[in-house]
Amino acid sequence: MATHKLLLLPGDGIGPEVMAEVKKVVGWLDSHGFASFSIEEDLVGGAAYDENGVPISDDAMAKAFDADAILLGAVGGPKWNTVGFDVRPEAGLLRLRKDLQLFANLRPAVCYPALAEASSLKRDLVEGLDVLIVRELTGGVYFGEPKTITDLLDGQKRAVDTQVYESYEIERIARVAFELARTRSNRVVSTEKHNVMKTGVLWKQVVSEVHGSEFSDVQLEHQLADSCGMQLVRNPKQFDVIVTDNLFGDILSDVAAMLTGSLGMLPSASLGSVEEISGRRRALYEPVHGAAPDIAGKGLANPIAMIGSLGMAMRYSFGLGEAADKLDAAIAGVLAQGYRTADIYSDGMTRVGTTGMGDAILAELGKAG
Ligand SMILES: NC(=O)c1ccc[n+]([C@@H]2O[C@H](COP(=O)([O-])OP(=O)(O)OC[C@H]3O[C@@H](n4cnc5c(N)ncnc54)[C@H](O)[C@@H]3O)[C@@H](O)[C@H]2O)c1
Ligand SMILES: CC(C)[C@H](C(=O)O)[C@@H](O)C(=O)O
Ligand SMILES: [Mg+2]
Repeated sequence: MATHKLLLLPGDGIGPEVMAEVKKVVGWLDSHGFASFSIEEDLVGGAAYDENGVPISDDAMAKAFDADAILLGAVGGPKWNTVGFDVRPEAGLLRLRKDLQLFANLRPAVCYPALAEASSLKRDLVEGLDVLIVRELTGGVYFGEPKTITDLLDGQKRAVDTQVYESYEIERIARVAFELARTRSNRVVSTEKHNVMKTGVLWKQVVSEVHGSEFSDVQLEHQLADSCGMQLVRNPKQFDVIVTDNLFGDILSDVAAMLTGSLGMLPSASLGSVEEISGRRRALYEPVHGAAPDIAGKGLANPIAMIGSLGMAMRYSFGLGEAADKLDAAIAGVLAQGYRTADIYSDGMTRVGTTGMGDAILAELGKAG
């Protein structure tokens, strides 16, 4: 059996708490013969800054380049509000995404039947929801230059962020979205702001060209991003795959998370291209949520987004689709039995903390054999 090199970067806040639960699942898969893992661990975010003065060290980056997959908890928190912009915790995560060229960020929002009541929308709007947001992750306003704050002569300040997209960046993310749509309901909504942004004009044009030349069997619709946000909360089940840029994808995926009950439910996969020589695809898996400083250290965090991210690693990096199905079924099983962390709790359910939820998922996996 192949041994998969896994790098764990727990990070800050609830990151280490949810990572502890995923470690149990990794251990279970290993000891039950589903997979063999060699595991390394390192610091990222504020934890790395405190130790090394940078939010990710070159040594940790070298481990990231060497790994078959990276699992990241979360970064950030008020403790680092005043550190320099270039060394803030989030910059560690951005360096990983950029240097590893993880341009395709898949954020599936699935509403488990047992959780339809936990959504902020009515049950009939979210029951059976299965949307995939495909977010461009290495371009756009996150990385465009110039990115500055300057002092003006009159004592005012000017801040500049720059949104830049080149056509190849749009082409490759569009292909990922169309290819994934073919494995689902074959529908893509591409979203941007072509009514005000030049990058939106190019985005719409390139997505249409890729569609016309390679994917005309897939249904394509263009929606303006503000309208898409509105449609996501008006009638979310109209969507199958949404493809969008870095910033709109960040915002729309937090919105989609609440449709499923909680930000604590949404996993994600950040993927690069398949490399020609090794045949390997660089990949980082992380929950969509952040370090949640308001609940950190209290044992309250929902570990399902983190455990679901391991499920995505099993599917996209390790070819362990069957084991990933088992893990998804175990998560659905514990939710159906009424186990709930505080963020998805409702009357009459069994309230558990982070470790309680992790243990319940392990017990359910054990039953499945
Ligand atoms: N990928 C990442 O590492 C990532 C993602 C988002 C935000 N952040 C960082 O995290 C810090 C806090 O950001 P924020 O508060 O805006 O967003 P957040 O996602 O950390 O938290 C938003 C809300 O959701 C709740 N929440 C989040 N995850 C949860 C979970 N697993 N279980 C239960 N409740 C959960 C939190 O308690 C909070 O009320 C910031 O520094 C931000 O930059 C990091
Ligand atoms: C922490 C931050 C840099 C990150 C982003 O904005 O991409 C986060 O919000 C996310 O959704 O992964
Ligand atoms: Mg975000």
